[in-house]
Amino acid sequence: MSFLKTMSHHLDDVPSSPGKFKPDKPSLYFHRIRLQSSVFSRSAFWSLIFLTFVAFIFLLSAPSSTGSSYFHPRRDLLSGAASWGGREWERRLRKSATPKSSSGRTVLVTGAAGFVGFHVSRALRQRGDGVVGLDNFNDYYDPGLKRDRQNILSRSGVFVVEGDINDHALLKKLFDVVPFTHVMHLAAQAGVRYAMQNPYSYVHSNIAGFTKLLEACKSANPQPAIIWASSSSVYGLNSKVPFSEKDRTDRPASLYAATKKAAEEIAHAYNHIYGLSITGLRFFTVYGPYGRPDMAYFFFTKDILNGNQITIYEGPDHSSVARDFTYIDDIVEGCLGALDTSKKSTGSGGKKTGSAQLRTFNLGNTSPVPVTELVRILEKLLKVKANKKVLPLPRNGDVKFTHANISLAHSEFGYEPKTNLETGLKKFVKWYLSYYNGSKNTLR
Ligand SMILES: O=C(O)[C@H]1O[C@H](OP(=O)(O)OP(=O)(O)OC[C@H]2O[C@@H](n3ccc(=O)[nH]c3=O)[C@H](O)[C@@H]2O)[C@H](O)[C@@H](O)[C@H]1O
Repeated sequence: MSFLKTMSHHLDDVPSSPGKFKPDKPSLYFHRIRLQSSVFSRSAFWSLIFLTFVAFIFLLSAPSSTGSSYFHPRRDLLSGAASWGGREWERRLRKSATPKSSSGRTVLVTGAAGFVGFHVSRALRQRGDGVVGLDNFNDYYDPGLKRDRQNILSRSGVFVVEGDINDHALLKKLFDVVPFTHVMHLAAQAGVRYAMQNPYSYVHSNIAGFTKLLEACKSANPQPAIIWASSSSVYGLNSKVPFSEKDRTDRPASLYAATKKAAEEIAHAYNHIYGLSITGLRFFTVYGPYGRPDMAYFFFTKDILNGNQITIYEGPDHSSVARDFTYIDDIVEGCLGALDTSKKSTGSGGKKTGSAQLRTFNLGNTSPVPVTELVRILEKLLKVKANKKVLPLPRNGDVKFTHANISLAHSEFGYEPKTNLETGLKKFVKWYLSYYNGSKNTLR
């Protein structure tokens, strides 16, 4: 069976945000049993069945897993290695979840070791909210960077649980131990172009994982309010700018965008059926210190310093490709503003008792900058001339431009981005040089 065929049969077996797949062979216990039964005696066959059954019961009763990469049906039930659970784990969880201020807010941040999740978790904790992180530490990009973020969070009093949003038992346990008031859902398979290489990881994290999380939220008592990361990419092939939340979003240009759009519709259904309060935030190309190494501003910096050629995409007739690059601190402000204005969910015991809040906001910078200008600023800051190659924008999911209308977020919670690209990149480059210690070697 080809890899693709295998994958299509095991959609639900992929870890959330699994990054670079290293697929194990799918489990073939039953095939083996069938083969062996033809050579074993009938009693040996039934002994095997019995042993398999005992092993199955044993695995079901074991605490669940870390969300590391393996492929197995019902992975959330069958996972063996326990990296969560136990008295000490629960003690750390409760401590981290305890607010230090009178706000009474306790927030579960998924994707807490990711770029935006890290900054949002820190900001929430700094102002006194109780914060628990959740992250599967997959290797889509350097997990060492994620561990460094985790260590910083740990020093600020945020416990990041290692686990996967697809792990139903873990989610249930988290909600059993902590009465979260809010969930800031930032775990996702990100990246527009990577979706062509690894499509199923997007379906698994951004659709299946999101649904698992909403299922857990819907059954939790109290139900939390949910604030989650959608994407500017849902505007797809739209040409009217700036992009407004009222615009159509039915022409995604990438699978990444399609999964975010699907998640927006799933959010609608859970709000409608179960009374979950849900706020979707459409982020516009977020950048800054502790950013994602898969993003252009990040690997351009690395390549320029290493003297490697960079590729700059251009549109038809040599038109420039532009992005509404948004600095991380502005995004954090937006996330906190959305959280603070979110209303309580209205469901109880999995049943809706009244209509609940459902909102969508653009969080952008309202000031698109051509990619050529991004490179010019980096050259200036790094004091190194880039070795550039210009290529037509490939049909890989990229769109020509993005531009946010942010008036809705402004009127609802005073969202007002303050950092222009040059200032933001200056902060990024300063961080980059100190983090990688001036080394021109590859990333850790
Ligand atoms: O707003 C979002 O919702 C998304 O933002 C981000 O996607 P993008 O805006 O595509 O960012 P990014 O890859 O940094 O490319 C930036 C620019 O460089 C151009 N680009 C890229 C690579 C290259 O080699 N050359 C090039 O010109 C490229 O054509 C583009 O114009 C997040 O990654 C994504 O997860 C999602 O959150």
